[in-house]
Amino acid sequence: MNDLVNHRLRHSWSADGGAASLPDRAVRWLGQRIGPVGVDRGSRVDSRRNVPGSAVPEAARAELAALLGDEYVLLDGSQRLDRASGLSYLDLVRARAGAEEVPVPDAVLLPADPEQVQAVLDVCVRHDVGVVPFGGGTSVVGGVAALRGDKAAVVALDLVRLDELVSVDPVSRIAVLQAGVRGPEAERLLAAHGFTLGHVPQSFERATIGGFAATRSAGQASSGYGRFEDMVAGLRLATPKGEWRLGVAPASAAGPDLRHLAVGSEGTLGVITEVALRVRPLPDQRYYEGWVVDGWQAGAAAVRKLAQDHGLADVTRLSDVDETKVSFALNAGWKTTALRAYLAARGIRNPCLLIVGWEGDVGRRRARTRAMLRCADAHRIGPALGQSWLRGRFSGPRQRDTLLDHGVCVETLETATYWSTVDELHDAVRDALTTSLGRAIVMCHVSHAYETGASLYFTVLASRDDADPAGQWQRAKAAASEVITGLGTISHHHAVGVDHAPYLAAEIGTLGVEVLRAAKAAVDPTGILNPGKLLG
Ligand SMILES: Cc1cc2nc3c(=O)[nH]c(=O)nc-3n(C[C@H](O)[C@H](O)[C@H](O)COP(=O)(O)OP(=O)(O)OC[C@H]3O[C@@H](n4cnc5c(N)ncnc54)[C@H](O)[C@@H]3O)c2cc1C
Repeated sequence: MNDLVNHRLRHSWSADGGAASLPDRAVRWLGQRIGPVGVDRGSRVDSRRNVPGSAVPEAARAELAALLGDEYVLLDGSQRLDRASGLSYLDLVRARAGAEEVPVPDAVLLPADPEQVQAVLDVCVRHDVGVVPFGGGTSVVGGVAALRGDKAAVVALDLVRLDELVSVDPVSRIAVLQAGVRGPEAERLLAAHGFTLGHVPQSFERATIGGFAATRSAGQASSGYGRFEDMVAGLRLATPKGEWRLGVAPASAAGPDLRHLAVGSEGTLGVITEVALRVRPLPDQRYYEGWVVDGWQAGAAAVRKLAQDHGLADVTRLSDVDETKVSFALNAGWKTTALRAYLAARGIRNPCLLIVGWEGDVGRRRARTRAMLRCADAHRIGPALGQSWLRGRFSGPRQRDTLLDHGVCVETLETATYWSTVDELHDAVRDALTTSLGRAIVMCHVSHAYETGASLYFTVLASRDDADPAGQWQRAKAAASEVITGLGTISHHHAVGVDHAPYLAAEIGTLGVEVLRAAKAAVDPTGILNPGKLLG
C-alpha cells in the first residue's frame, strides 16, 4: 500500500530527507565553472510557516466528512502545506524560504475508491469548491499548485488510497490499475502476474499511474515500451457531470480518439480513477552499455539513423559535449582517467556519451544496434558505463537537493522537435540560457528518439542569486521558452501546468485552445477542476 504520509518532505526528494553527498573536488570544480558555491549558502528556513485557516464552507466539510470519514478530510495546516506545490526548482526554493505567497489548499481529501472520488466532485460542485487532483506531487510545471481561480476555496484531492490492481487480462495483455498506484508498486503488482509496464521516468519512485496519464509522461525506456499514452487502452474518470469511461477496443474509427483528450488533460477535464494499460511480459534479460561518439552532430546523426532504420535500443540516451564533460568531472577517478586517455588516443576531441539498453529479446536487437553504431563511427566503451547509468538513474533528484544546499540554481527543461531542427534548437536554447544566466553550465541530452525527431532535455547549473532566486530562473526559463516556441514543443513530457500555459496557444493555436475550453465547459461547466492549469 502507498505511504499516506509520504508527502511530508516536500522540500527534498529522498524519503528520509537526506541528500546525496557532493565531494569537495566536485564543489571546487563547480565553483570554478559557475562562481560561488558552498555549504554555507544552502541554509533552509523552517518552511512550516503559518498556514491560513481553511476556507472550505462548514456545510461542505460536514458532507465530505460524512462521505469519507473525518480522518480522510485533513484540515491541519501541515498536511495542507505538504500538498501546496510540486517539485520544480521554483517550488523548492519557495518551500525552503517558507514563502508566504505560495497558495495552500483549504483541505486535503483522501477518497478510497472511484465512487468516493465521484461523490467528492458532486459535493464540490454543489458548494463551488475548486479541486486539484494530486498524485505523487512530482509536477515540475506548477500542475498541483493550489490555485483557486474564482473559487472561494480549493481542496487537494490526494489519490494515494486508490492503490489497487483492479484486474489483469493476460490474454489481451491489459491490466487495470487505480490512479494512485506509484511506479514501484505498479511494477510489483504486475510482476506477480509476470508482466511489466516498462514505464520508468526519473520520478518513478513517487509519481502515480493517474499522474502519468494526466501529463503524458515519457519513461527512460520509451523507445522500447513507448510513451505512457501509448500504453493507455482505456480510462475511467470522475467529472463534475458524472463518470466518463473511455476505450473499448484496441483500435477504433468511432470518431476522434477521446482517450487522447483525457490523457494529458492535467486534471482539468476529470479525475482519472482507473487506467487500463497495455502490459508486456517481464523481460528475462536486461543489458546496458556505453558508447562514445565524437561530437554532438555526429551523435545526433547516429541516433537518427538508429531511429529511422529500426535500430533503436529500448533506452537510447545521447549526452552532448558539455553533459559528457560534467559527467567525467563529477565521476573523476582512475576509470575516468583511463577512459579519457583511451578516447584521446583515438583522436576523439569532443566525446559525447551514448547509453543504450535492451530488455527482453536482447541478442538480435543488440547486434543490429551495435552494427549500426559502428557504421556511424561510434566507439563501444562497454557495459560498465551502462550499468553505472542504470545504478544512478534515480540519483539526479537527490543530487538536486545537495546542490540546492550548496547555493546552486539547478533546474531542467525539455522540448522536442523534428530531426531537421534538432541542432538549431539545441544551440538556441543553450544560447538563451547562458545569455540570461551568465556563468552557467548548460548541458543537454537526447532523452527520447523517434523516427521523425527527438526530445532534448536540458540541465542547468548556475550560482544562485540569493537576492532573487525565483526571478533568476524565471527570466532564464522565459528566454528559453521564447526560443522553443516556433522551433519545437513547449513540453515533450513535463506537461503544461501553470508554467507553460502562456505558450500553449502559440503551439496549438487559439482555435485549439477554444476546442479545449469547449470540452472543459462540457464536463466541468462551473470550472471547479484544477483552476489555472493547462488553459491558464
Ligand atoms: C526529479 C523529477 C524527475 C522527473 N522525471 C520525469 C521523466 O523522466 N518523465 C516524465 O514524463 N516526467 C518526469 N517528471 C515530471 C513528473 O514526474 C511527471 O509529470 C509525472 O507524470 C507526474 O505524476 P504525479 O503522480 O507526481 O502527478 P502530480 O505531480 O501529482 O500531478 C501532475 C498533474 O496531473 C494532475 N493529476 C495527477 N493525478 C491525476 C489524476 N488521477 N487525475 C487527473 N489529474 C491528475 C495534477 O492535478 C497535475 O496537474 C519528473 C519530475 C521530477 C520532480
